[in-house]
Amino acid sequence: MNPQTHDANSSETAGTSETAETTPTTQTTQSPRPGAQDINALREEIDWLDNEILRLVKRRVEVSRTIGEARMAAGGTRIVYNREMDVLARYRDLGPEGRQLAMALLNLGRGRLGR
Ligand SMILES: C=C(O[C@@H]1C=C(C(=O)O)C=C[C@H]1O)C(=O)O
Repeated sequence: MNPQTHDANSSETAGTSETAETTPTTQTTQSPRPGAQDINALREEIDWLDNEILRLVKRRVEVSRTIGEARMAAGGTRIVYNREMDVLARYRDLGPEGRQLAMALLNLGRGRLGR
């Protein structure tokens, strides 16, 4: 059977050696083994990504502080909980570390007021 046309509901060849040989089940779990050149290129990508993340985090802090200052100047609250719940939900995919990341972003936006 051609795995590209495999019907997930079909069990006609399930468990046969043909299925074991043609279905790429191990490839998705095997870790790739990049060579030294690949590692250099991947490290360059990480450096670039960190730069971008830092740039975006700094912009986020700026925007968040601008909103907070405007709201407080108008007599509003420092924190808007339902908005913060939405931010936490966005990072839920990442598990406990996602929550820490979201909390760090929220705290950065509060600046000294949040400490
Ligand atoms: C930026 C705002 O102010 C605060 C900061 C938030 C944030 O950094 O995401 C979210 C809610 C508010 O507590 C806002 O109200 O949108």
